[in-house]
Amino acid sequence: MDSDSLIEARGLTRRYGPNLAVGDLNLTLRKGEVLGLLGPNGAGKSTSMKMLTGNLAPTSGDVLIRGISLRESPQLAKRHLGYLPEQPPVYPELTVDEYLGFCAGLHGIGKKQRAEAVADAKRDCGLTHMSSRLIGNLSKGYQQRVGLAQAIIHRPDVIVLDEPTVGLDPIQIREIRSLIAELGKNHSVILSSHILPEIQAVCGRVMIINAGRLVYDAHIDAHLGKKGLVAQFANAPAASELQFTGVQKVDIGPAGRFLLELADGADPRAELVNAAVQRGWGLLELRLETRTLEEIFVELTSGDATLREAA
Ligand SMILES: Nc1ncnc2c1ncn2[C@@H]1O[C@H](COP(=O)(O)OP(=O)(O)OP(=O)(O)O)[C@@H](O)[C@H]1O
Repeated sequence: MDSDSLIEARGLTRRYGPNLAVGDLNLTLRKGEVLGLLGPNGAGKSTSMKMLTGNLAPTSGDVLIRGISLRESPQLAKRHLGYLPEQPPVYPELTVDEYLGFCAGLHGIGKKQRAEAVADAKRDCGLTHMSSRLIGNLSKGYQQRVGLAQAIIHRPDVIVLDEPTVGLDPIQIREIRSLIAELGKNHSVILSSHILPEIQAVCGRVMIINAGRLVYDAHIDAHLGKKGLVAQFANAPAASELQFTGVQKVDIGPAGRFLLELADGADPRAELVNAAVQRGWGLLELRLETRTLEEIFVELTSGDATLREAA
């Protein structure tokens, strides 16, 4: 386990009777990461989150939180975690202050420090002006803020958020997303969602789960799903002349187009344009062909739903 890793899940598996909900999930969350767990309904996101936070025992496998085993020392390990389940665990009959004070007590924050912890969590979640309101009278968006505030009240290293925007209206969704992005500056975050733009808006890394299995893990950056360069020329060169830096393979595609497969992070466009001008190839078209996260998601998650049963 490297020193930057906050959560490390090893071989996490959960069965419900004969059905596999999550199979052999391995995951590492490092300091400063905002990781999105993406998957269609029933993929196993909630089951994974519950196991990662010690709220559901895995059938096999273990989770280390800052190197502490959830199985062996659950209380110690959970000190470093804040968790917002799919249904926010708020008490509608309490005020925001009463509820957060109660949560602070549950996390072992001493009476003297409680007022400060509550004030900090309210400030960070934009709740200060709602302090004495009954939670049951707040909008869903504000109730979700209260849910977020209880997840960070003990200043954990990691916050785990299960579908935090479900059931909110578009304005509330925007507010909660920007709040999560803000919280991500001081905490590492694991967030589950079945909404692609949400993951793209908030996360730096995405893992796609389908039928209980991890099928994709990538950083969300300019190179996400990059396939390569597509180029077309009036006076086509030989394929061997297109071996620029980072080009791994040159294929001749439909309509005389060349497809250049690229190494991770490579972008030889400037080199290619220079060569085309100098050697008179007559460049007609040049583009980076990328697959969007949506295309990757659809490709990886549509199809055989019976995998789970077969596993
Ligand atoms: N308590 C349970 N008993 C039996 N099966 C369960 C239980 N909880 C979940 N499952 C099954 O395990 C699988 C994964 O469920 P899970 O709730 O983890 O998925 P999810 O990705 O969070 O879905 P959603 O987005 O719909 O919440 C599903 O097939 C679900 O029906």
